[in-house]
Amino acid sequence: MKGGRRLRKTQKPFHPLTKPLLKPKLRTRGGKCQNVELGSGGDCSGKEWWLLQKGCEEGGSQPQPAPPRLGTLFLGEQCMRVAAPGTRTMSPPFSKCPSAPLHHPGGRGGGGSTTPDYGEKRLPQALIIGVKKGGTRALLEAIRAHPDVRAVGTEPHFFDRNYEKGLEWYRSVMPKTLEGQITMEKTPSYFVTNEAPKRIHSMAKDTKLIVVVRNPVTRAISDYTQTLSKKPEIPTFEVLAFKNRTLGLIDASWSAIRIGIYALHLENWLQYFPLSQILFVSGERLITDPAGEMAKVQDFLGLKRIVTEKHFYFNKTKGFPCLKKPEDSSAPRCLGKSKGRTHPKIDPDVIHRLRKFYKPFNVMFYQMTGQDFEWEQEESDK
Ligand SMILES: Nc1ncnc2c1ncn2[C@@H]1O[C@H](COP(=O)(O)OS(=O)(=O)O)[C@@H](OP(=O)(O)O)[C@H]1O
Repeated sequence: MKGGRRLRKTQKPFHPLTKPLLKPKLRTRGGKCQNVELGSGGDCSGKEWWLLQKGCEEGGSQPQPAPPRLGTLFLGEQCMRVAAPGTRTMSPPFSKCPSAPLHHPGGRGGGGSTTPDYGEKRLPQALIIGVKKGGTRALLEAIRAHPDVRAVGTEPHFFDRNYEKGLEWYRSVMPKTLEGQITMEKTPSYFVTNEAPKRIHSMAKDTKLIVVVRNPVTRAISDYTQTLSKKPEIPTFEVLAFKNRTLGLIDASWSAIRIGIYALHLENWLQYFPLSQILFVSGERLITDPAGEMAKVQDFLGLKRIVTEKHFYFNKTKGFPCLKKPEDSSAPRCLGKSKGRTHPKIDPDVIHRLRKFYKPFNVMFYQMTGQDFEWEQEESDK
C-alpha cells in the first residue's frame, strides 16, 4: 500500500477559511440541511499492545451539536444525497465508554521506555487525536520507545468524556516526566469530537496534534470488525452501510462511515489550530514503512530521530511490524489480538460504492492537508 505522497507544486494546499472548498456534488432534499454530528471513536476494546485494559462499550448514543462551518460540505439528513452513489446522514450511534477505570500512569500506563517514576506530572504537549482504527496504538507504542517521550497507556478520553473532571484530573493521569521530556496521550475519538479542538486549544494553544489516517473504506471495515468481535449478532456490514441499498444511499449516520469523512472533521480543527500544528501520519505507511513515518513524527515533535528502522522487525505470523525492544523484556513485542484482526469479506460492489462515496471527501482532505494519501490509487490498482 502506498500513502502520503506530497501534492504536486501546482496543487497547493489551502485553508478552508481562506479559500473556497472543492464542493462535492451534493443536492438538498426538501431544501433543508442539517449538520453532520461528530461523534466519538476510539478503541473501547482496550486490548492494547502490552497492556490489557477493559471498561468500555460501543454503540451508545450521545448526540453532539456541530456548528455548520463547512459550507456545502455540511451534510445532513436532507442534504446527503450525493450525486454518485448517494448518502444520507447523521444521527450518531456514538461509541460510549463509561468514565474509564484508568490505568494509573505510575504503573504500566506511564510508558516511556525505562524512565524511572520521578519527575513531574505535566499536561500533554502532544496528542494523538485520531483516527479510530487508523493505527493510533501502533504509533503511540512506537513513539514511546523514544527516551524523551512518556505517554499514558490507556485512552484518557479527557476532551470528550471526562472533561468535567478538570485539568487537574487530566494531569493526575499523566506519567511523570523530566524536564525536556514530552508527555503524550492518544484518544482517537478526539478527532470526531466537536468540542475537542476548542478544549485542547484552551488547555494550550501550542499543543501538537497527530492524526493517523487510513483509507476510510478499510477503516470502516476495521471499525465494523471490532464491533462484530464484541457483538457477533449485529447485521452485516453490507446491511449497515446503506440507508437504502437499492437506491445506493449510504448511511453516513453510521459512525463507522461518518468517522471516515476526514475533511469534515478536520475543518473543525482548523478553526482553532494552524495546519502546521497538525501532523498527518499515513496509517498505510505506518505498516509498510514504520521507520519512515516515525522519522516524520520525531521531526514534528522536535525530537532527535532515535526510533529508526533498527527498532522494528516484520513479524510474519502477526503480519505487521513489531517493535524489537518492548518496554520490559517479558512483554510481547507485537500489538495484541485486537490489532490486525482478519476482516470479514465484504461484497465488492459495496466497497466500490463506498469508495465512490468517499472520493470527493478524500480529495478535499488531500487539498486541505497538502498530502495525497493515494486511497483512490488503491482502487484503480485493483
Ligand atoms: N504494527 C502494527 N500492528 C498491528 N496493527 C497495526 C500496526 N500498525 C498499524 N496497525 C493497524 O492499526 C489498526 C488499529 O488501529 P488503532 O490502534 O488506531 O485502533 S483503535 O482506534 O485504538 O482501536 C489495525 O487495524 P485492523 O487491521 O483492522 O485490526 C491495524 O491494521
